[in-house]
Amino acid sequence: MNAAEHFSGYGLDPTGATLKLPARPEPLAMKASETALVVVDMQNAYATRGGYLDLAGFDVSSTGPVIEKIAQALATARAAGIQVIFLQNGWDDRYVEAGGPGSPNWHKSNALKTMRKRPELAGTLLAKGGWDYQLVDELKPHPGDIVVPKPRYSGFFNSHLDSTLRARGIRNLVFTGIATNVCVESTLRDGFHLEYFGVVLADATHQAGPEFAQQAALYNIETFFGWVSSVEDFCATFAADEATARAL
Ligand SMILES: NC(=O)N/C=C\C(=O)O
Repeated sequence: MNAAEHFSGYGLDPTGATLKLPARPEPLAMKASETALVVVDMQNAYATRGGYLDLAGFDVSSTGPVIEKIAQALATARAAGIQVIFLQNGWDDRYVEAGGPGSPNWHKSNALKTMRKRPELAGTLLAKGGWDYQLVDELKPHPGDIVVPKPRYSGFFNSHLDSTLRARGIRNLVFTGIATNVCVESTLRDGFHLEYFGVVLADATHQAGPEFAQQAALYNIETFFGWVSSVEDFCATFAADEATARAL
């Protein structure tokens, strides 16, 4: 059995057709009704100058094209009836959800470390209600989109993501967002272990760190955990489905 032969879904589907998304290492079969477009952490923290990653010393100067690519994928997904999911990373404004010194997150989170190093930033990074936590202005959710808050890198950890997807018969996760090598890869990996088919639209993602981190994440995904495609191929595949639906 190949990836073309997996389960039928329960939701609305423009044509009900099984489509083949061009991808590496091979095309991936999917139906719109069984697919979600997942936009990972497109918050000021990760995509905007003056946000957490920038303040922590990561280069965010080339996130603009990624925002544009995600907007293109979103337009196609919404027109094709694909469920859109926004993940939003962060914690309550008192950082209880971030964990204290007993949590590895307290030690590894560069947001928490940056605030400890620069006390004038305390309470500003990734705190619910603040600018840093907000989704970027260009990518606001539409009615029908679902926003899933998450307190750790993986969107499946301590969130309602899995039940939200399972309740809708979703089997395929198309990933966009920042950072490829942290929250995108963590969520795709956990999805793999939960039997979701994960595909990354590489040009709609950006790494935290040097370019080799992007390439390593894509290599890992393509080789071990899922598939790698592009916004152009995603849009061509599902726009064709939507055009067929309109003609029916
Ligand atoms: N959204 C992410 O990939 N986040 C990466 C690092 C962090 O949140 O500290």
